[in-house]
Amino acid sequence: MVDVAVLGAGSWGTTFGKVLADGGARVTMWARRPEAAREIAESRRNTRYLPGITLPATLTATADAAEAVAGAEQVYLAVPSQQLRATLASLLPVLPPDAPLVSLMKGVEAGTRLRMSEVIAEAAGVPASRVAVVSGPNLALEIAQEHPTAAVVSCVDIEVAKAVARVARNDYFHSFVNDDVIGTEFGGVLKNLVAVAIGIVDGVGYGENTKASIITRGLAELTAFAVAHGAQRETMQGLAGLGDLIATCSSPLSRNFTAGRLLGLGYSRQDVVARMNQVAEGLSSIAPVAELAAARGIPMPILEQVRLVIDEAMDPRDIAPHLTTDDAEPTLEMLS
Ligand SMILES: NC(=O)C1=CN([C@@H]2O[C@H](COP(=O)(O)OP(=O)(O)OC[C@H]3O[C@@H](n4cnc5c(N)ncnc54)[C@H](O)[C@@H]3O)[C@@H](O)[C@H]2O)C=CC1
Ligand SMILES: O=C(CO)COP(=O)(O)O
Repeated sequence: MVDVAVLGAGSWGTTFGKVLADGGARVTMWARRPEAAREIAESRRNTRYLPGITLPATLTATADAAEAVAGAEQVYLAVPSQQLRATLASLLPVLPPDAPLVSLMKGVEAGTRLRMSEVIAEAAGVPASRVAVVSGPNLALEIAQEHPTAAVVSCVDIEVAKAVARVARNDYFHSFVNDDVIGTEFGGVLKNLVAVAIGIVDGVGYGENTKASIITRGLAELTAFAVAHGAQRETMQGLAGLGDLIATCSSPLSRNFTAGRLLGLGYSRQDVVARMNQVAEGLSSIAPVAELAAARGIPMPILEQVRLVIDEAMDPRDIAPHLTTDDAEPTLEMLS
């Protein structure tokens, strides 16, 4: 039996712990709050994040990080992206020396503009070949309810990706692999921004044509951005790109969609943040992604209009990034 640790006991960390345990691993979760650890360990529940879900007997939890990672052959990380660096700094003394570190997160660090795998490599002082990422259409509650789902595990060392994928699979969850870490991570980051836009559209009351137009242009926008940063185009057509875009833009379970919907209904950014009791990564990714795009001169009309709505510089009813063009003459539909 493989021993693994999952650091972060929110909705995705706990769900992924269940995925791993149902695949045959012995899982120890690290929860920041002792009462959360106690509930998981003693009642096999995490009612705040996963109501109605009973966790497997081979999953336990502790608020003691050293205890969580002791003997772990793989370590999974699932905290909000802006908290990752500080979390790692506090865990550094207890991290196992050789275990792969696996990011379950979908964000870019504000300030440094680094992807999560880059933050892990830098903060933990490990080579990129020891850092893997998981991404795909993975709404936590659906997976906790065992709806059949697929994901991608990515690492520059494909053997490490395969080792993780062998553990991160079970009867209802399948992990494919690739070595395109840049594309896999940016797919997860950028679809969040499109989902905020779709939420705004939904809140305003526009219909499926508007949503489909923005989702399709969103795929082109995220593909252009990711490819310009070194991603492979095909990755953006896969689970970590198109797949996650569809899931996140279609579901009220998505926190990014929900945050956008509240903006579309007229709530301010502050109200939205106050009303969300889970992380909506898109809100904190906007600034670093916009900076990365500006540095390479990549047009990002969806991101820009979401930003204008959040800054209250655009009425949500005016959001229509697919109508944005400087061209006087009709132009070819560019797909990336
Ligand atoms: N929930 C989902 O459906 C999915 C989430 N993700 C990604 O997983 C990451 C984590 O998201 P969720 O688990 O959904 O968020 P969440 O909001 O449900 O839980 C976050 C967890 O991190 C903990 N936390 C917050 N600040 C912390 C700190 N400073 N140190 C340690 N722990 C801290 C919270 O107590 C909570 O347990 C995000 O990057 C998200 O984009 C990825 C795929 C699916
Ligand atoms: O990443 C996700 C689905 O793949 C979860 O999306 P939200 O963070 O918007 O809930």
